[in-house]
Amino acid sequence: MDSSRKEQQQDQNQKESKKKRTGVWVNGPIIVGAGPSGLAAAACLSQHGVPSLILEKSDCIASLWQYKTYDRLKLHLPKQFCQLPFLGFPENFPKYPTKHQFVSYLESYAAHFNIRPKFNQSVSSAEFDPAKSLWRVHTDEFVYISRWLIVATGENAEPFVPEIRGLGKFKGKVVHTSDYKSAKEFGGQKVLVVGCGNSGMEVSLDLCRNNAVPYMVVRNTVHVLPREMFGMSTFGVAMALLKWLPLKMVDRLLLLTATFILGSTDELGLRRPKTGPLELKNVTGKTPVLDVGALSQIRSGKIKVMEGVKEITKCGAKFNNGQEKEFDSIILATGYKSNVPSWLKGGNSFTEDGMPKTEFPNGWKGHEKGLYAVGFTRRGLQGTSSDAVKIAADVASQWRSAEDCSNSCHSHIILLIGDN
Ligand SMILES: Cc1cc2nc3c(=O)[nH]c(=O)nc-3n(C[C@H](O)[C@H](O)[C@H](O)COP(=O)(O)OP(=O)(O)OC[C@H]3O[C@@H](n4cnc5c(N)ncnc54)[C@H](O)[C@@H]3O)c2cc1C
Ligand SMILES: NC(=O)C1=CN([C@@H]2O[C@H](COP(=O)(O)OP(=O)(O)OC[C@H]3O[C@@H](n4cnc5c(N)ncnc54)[C@H](OP(=O)(O)O)[C@@H]3O)[C@@H](O)[C@H]2O)C=CC1
Ligand SMILES: O=C(O)C(=O)Cc1c[nH]c2ccccc12
Repeated sequence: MDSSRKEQQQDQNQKESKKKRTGVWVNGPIIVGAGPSGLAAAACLSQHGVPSLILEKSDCIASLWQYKTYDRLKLHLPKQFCQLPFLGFPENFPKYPTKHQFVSYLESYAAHFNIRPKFNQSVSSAEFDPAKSLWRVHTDEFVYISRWLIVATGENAEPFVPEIRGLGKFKGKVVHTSDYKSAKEFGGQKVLVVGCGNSGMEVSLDLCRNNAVPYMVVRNTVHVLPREMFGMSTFGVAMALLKWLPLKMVDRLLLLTATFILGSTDELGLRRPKTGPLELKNVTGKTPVLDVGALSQIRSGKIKVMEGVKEITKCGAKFNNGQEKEFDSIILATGYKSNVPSWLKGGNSFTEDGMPKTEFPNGWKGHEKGLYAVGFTRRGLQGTSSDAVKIAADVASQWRSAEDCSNSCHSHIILLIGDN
């Protein structure tokens, strides 16, 4: 290494080590993630008079919704099931708000509760110091320190990309649905859509409505339900029935009605799982497809249903039933995964898939002191709200009982210089 590079390197190292020593004491919980879950947790804490600090890796709130979703996305549950605690959607919003309306709701939510996340703070690691009963949370610039850590990075933090033989050989474009915006760039193309969850169905629908030809891979079974039954949302009907009837019976009623409205889906290549849709969601987290039009396009042949993929080739794919077909592009609608194992070090609260080890409804509280998880219930935004309320009450009771002088400080973040 020549001397000027050595100096540069030393400079860099000095900067790095200085960065590492810049500590920030947070008087109140540190929340990682400014999606709906992080915002809901901060709002609920503020209702108890507890300050908090949200660290967000992106440059805005709800980055999943702003950057990682397609243009025509709407909530597929009615707005009353997607609102966060203490502030509902505006009256004039439609029953199923668009993603832009949802983001604007979240922006007013943050403003209403005076929530100001610290942006561009990607948490690279966090660990508990049992000797001091403190959490140390590292970003590029700082070490944030607090008695409480609330994990709010979401179930959909990273795209899940399965290993599919030959995928690297494919000459055309390959994108995950988190990078799909619209059908514009796929006009006139034959597109292989891998996966038939809500993303696969809705992207296929978008493609076929915009002059592309989607071939959707269904390797397994899938529940498709109409979004509405006799003018009421299917989800709302299910929630109402669950107040009176056992889960299995509600599932049976939903399936009977779905077959009445949609007809049999089996003959379209969409075989139903043996377990009912709500039971399956509760047990495995697999969300039933709420149909917003894809099914009629499958019936008319505009969306083609394909068997599982055996192998991707240079120009197309070979399927398990021996069929082989050429494609221009591939869209992976293969779902998402949590990123918690990549940054939360040690401890015994999360599985290797980054989900709480404790089952719903108790997964909000971690095993380590001061650790919480919001939005890992596999129950959408309703799960988020229920976690946020419980976490805030739990932290608030500790906050109130603490005779820690820091609770009466004016500022809730204090810069610490020195060895932390
Ligand atoms: C396409 C789509 C549609 C959906 N529609 C619905 C619906 O209609 N109804 C419903 O109830 N649910 C729906 N869901 C479920 C969805 O999980 C929730 O709507 C919601 O976004 C979850 O909020 P969250 O805050 O837990 O996670 P996210 O919205 O993913 O927010 C997590 C935040 O954490 C940040 N982050 C991640 N890692 C780090 C790190 N290391 N350091 C700092 N910040 C980090 C991210 O940048 C992100 O801003 C949908 C999901 C998807 C993918
Ligand atoms: N409008 C809305 O509100 C929308 C909501 N969402 C929500 O976002 C979340 C994520 O949904 P989504 O992105 O669809 O992810 P999902 O996890 O729901 O679905 C992933 C799909 O990919 C399939 N898959 C995975 N690996 C392979 C493989 N190797 N070969 C073939 N198929 C494969 C799965 O099949 P298998 O079942 O066999 O594993 C499944 O069909 C859900 O909660 C969903 O409800 C999504 C879009 C729109
Ligand atoms: O859209 C999602 O990802 C959701 O998790 C919303 C949701 C929660 N519980 C359900 C049951 C049936 C269909 C959707 C949902």
